[in-house]
Amino acid sequence: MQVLNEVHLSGLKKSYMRQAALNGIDLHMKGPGMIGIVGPNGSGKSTLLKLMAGLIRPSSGQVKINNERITRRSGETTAFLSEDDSLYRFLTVSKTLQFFHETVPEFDLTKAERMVTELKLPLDRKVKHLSKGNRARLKIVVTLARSVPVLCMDEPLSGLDPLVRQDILKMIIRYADIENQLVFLSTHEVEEVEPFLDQVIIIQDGEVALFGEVETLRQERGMTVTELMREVLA
Ligand SMILES: Nc1ncnc2c1ncn2[C@@H]1O[C@H](COP(=O)(O)OP(=O)(O)OP(=O)(O)O)[C@@H](O)[C@H]1O
Repeated sequence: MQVLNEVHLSGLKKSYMRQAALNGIDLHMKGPGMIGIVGPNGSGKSTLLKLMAGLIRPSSGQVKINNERITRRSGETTAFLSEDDSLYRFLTVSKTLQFFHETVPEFDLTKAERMVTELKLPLDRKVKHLSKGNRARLKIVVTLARSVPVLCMDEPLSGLDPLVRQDILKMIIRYADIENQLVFLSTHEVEEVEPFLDQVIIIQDGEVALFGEVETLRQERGMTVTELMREVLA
């Protein structure tokens, strides 16, 4: 896999109809590691992730990963985990892995099968009969099995109980290729995610209110990301 060096966002704007969702974002990010995208409801977190994954087009500006402009055909560069239920309910766990193997670029079936075995997910059970926690784990499995430089995870912890959330965070750390991949993760659970983050982007009203290395921000500002976020968004 190509080792990720940089993600460049320049003049990135996105409007839906006439409603602005992102108002011009300029960021230069270097991986590898985990970057948290946090901010209030409707601030533009999902929009930013979808733009980086090439799932939607910017109204203006651009996303470049390792100097290559991201387009809808950038499936070999980024994987996207949707907040919505993105699995086929009638497929079994095993058929789900097979389906992703056949349809998705850079899908490492051996890695996916290893994760499913270690997580004790029932191979022959249909997705619709899995518990909510196990469905969330399977979604993470099919994302983490992608050998691509950038993983974009939109609210992977949403709607899950605290024990499952902790489990999923540990899963991401354990199975993401953290030495090579850059993992973006949007969340409202800032306090829970903070210990796992290398960098953080705080978004407000479609603009970057703060971006930096978590450790540097803590040292320079003497505050946790959660406290900083409260201050920035106050
Ligand atoms: N497909 C769409 N059509 C029209 N408006 C949209 C669409 N997607 C998002 N928006 C609007 O764009 C703005 C940013 O939405 P976005 O989903 O990116 O925010 P978010 O920070 O991820 O929100 P949340 O935390 O609630 O998931 C919001 O005002 C939202 O209503």
